[in-house]
Order: sequence, then structure tokens, then C-alpha cells
Amino acid sequence: MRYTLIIPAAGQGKRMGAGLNKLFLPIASVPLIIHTLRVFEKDEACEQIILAVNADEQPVFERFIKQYDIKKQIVFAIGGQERQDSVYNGLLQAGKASYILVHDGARPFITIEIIQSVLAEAVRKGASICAVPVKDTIKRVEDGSVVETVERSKLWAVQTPQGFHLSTLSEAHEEARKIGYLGTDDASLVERLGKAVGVVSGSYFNIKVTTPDDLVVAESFLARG
Ligand SMILES: Nc1ccn([C@@H]2O[C@H](COP(=O)(O)OP(=O)(O)OP(=O)(O)O)[C@@H](O)[C@H]2O)c(=O)n1
Ligand SMILES: C[C@](O)(CO)[C@H](O)COP(=O)(O)O
Repeated sequence: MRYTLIIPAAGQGKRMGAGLNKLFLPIASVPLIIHTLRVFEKDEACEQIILAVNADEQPVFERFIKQYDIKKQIVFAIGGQERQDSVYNGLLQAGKASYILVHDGARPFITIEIIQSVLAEAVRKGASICAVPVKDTIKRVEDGSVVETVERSKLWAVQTPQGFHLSTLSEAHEEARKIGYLGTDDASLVERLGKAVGVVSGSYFNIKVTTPDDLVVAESFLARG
């Protein structure tokens, strides 16, 4: 089964504090976004990449794509105020694709195996995510005090890619826009429709590069090979 990939890449990297889009930061001398694109470059099932970017940053992305010889067809969409808006704008460019995968540009250590597993589960159930069991105890805190310890055995840390039948994802985004719902991932929009979302195993290596410490971790992962 082939798919169209949407990569939201229009963030500001506020938590990184680098003063620029963190996807331009080098990891082992190569821009973060190139590491991510290189994985999908090797996936023959990936028909097209839709890159949602800030308009003023598109020339930078185009320069990196040329410099690092990314050959896969890339279509640009304009990023939005929120990640959800960026994905929505990417969806508008998806044409007649049957299956869509949405993957954070900030997750460079995804593997073909997990991509294929997410896609297969999306074909089976209409929507899918990859996730890993939470390792820390999670507590709900209010005003500096613990109000609840959440049972850890049922908690999963959700990653990307997330996979969807095009019609499922489109319906979910349109409904979210209609009611003004803002989710932190795309699967939550499908859940609000009451539709099933399958879960497959992700990887603890599939980190989202978010804060400066993640750059150190990312360099170590690359050094490890
Ligand atoms: N309005 C936005 C916000 C985020 N993203 C993208 O969504 C992915 C996950 O977002 P996150 O890790 O939060 O990136 P930033 O929004 O840049 O980080 P921050 O919240 O620290 O500013 C990233 O690839 C980011 O570029 C996007 O396309 N459009
Ligand atoms: C989609 C995601 O990566 C799943 O964990 C996460 O919700 C993105 O959150 P962010 O604040 O936009 O980085």
C-alpha cells in the first residue's frame, strides 16, 4: 500500500530557544529536517511528501533539499498558527491519495519498519498511531501539589507517524475546525469522531527533538549508528 506523507515543519522552536526553526539545526552537521526526509526518501511506498512550512522559510527548505539531493517529489503547503493548521493545509494538497501519514519533521529517528507498521494498521482500522509505554510515574499537579497519580500500566507516550485513510483524516480535521477543537495530535481529532484508532509499537529512539537536551541525545543516537 502506498501513501502520501504530510510533514508539519512550520514550528518556531520556542522550547528549543535557538531563535530559528529547530528543523534547520545541524545534527552531525546535517540539518534536522534532512535526517527526517532521508528516511522517507528510502521508502518506496511513500508516493509524495507534502511539507508544511512558513512561507518565508520555504527557500531555506528548498536549498537544503537540493543541497542534500532529496529526490522524492515534495509539494509545499503553507504552515499555520498551530501544528493542526499546518497539517490541515497539507491535507488540502493531498489530492486523491488513499492513505495519509503525518510525521513530525522533528522526529528524525523514525524507521521504515515502524512506518510500515503504522500504515498497515491504518489500512486495517482507518486510523493508527505508534506509541511506547510510559516509563515514569505520571501525576496530575495543580497549584504545585499532586492531585492524582495516574495508573501507569495504561499510559502510552504517543509518537508519529500517525496513519489515516484520507477520508477519515479529512472528516476529523473539518469537524475540529467547525467546533473549534485544537488537539496536540491528529489522532485525537479522529477519536472525537468516535472512530477507532489502532496502536502499534513505536520506539524510545523515535524522539521528538524539542528542547536543547534533545540535541545531545540526537547526536549520541547518530554516533551510535
Ligand atoms: N504551527 C506549527 C507548529 C509546529 N509545527 C511542526 O510540528 C512538529 C511538532 O511540533 P513541535 O515539536 O512543538 O515544534 P515547534 O512548534 O517548533 O516547537 P515549540 O512548541 O517549542 O515552538 C514540528 O516538526 C513543527 O515544525 C508546524 O508545522 N506548525
Ligand atoms: C504529535 C506529537 O508528536 C505526538 O506526541 C505531539 O503531540 C506534538 O506536540 P507538539 O507540542 O506539537 O510538539
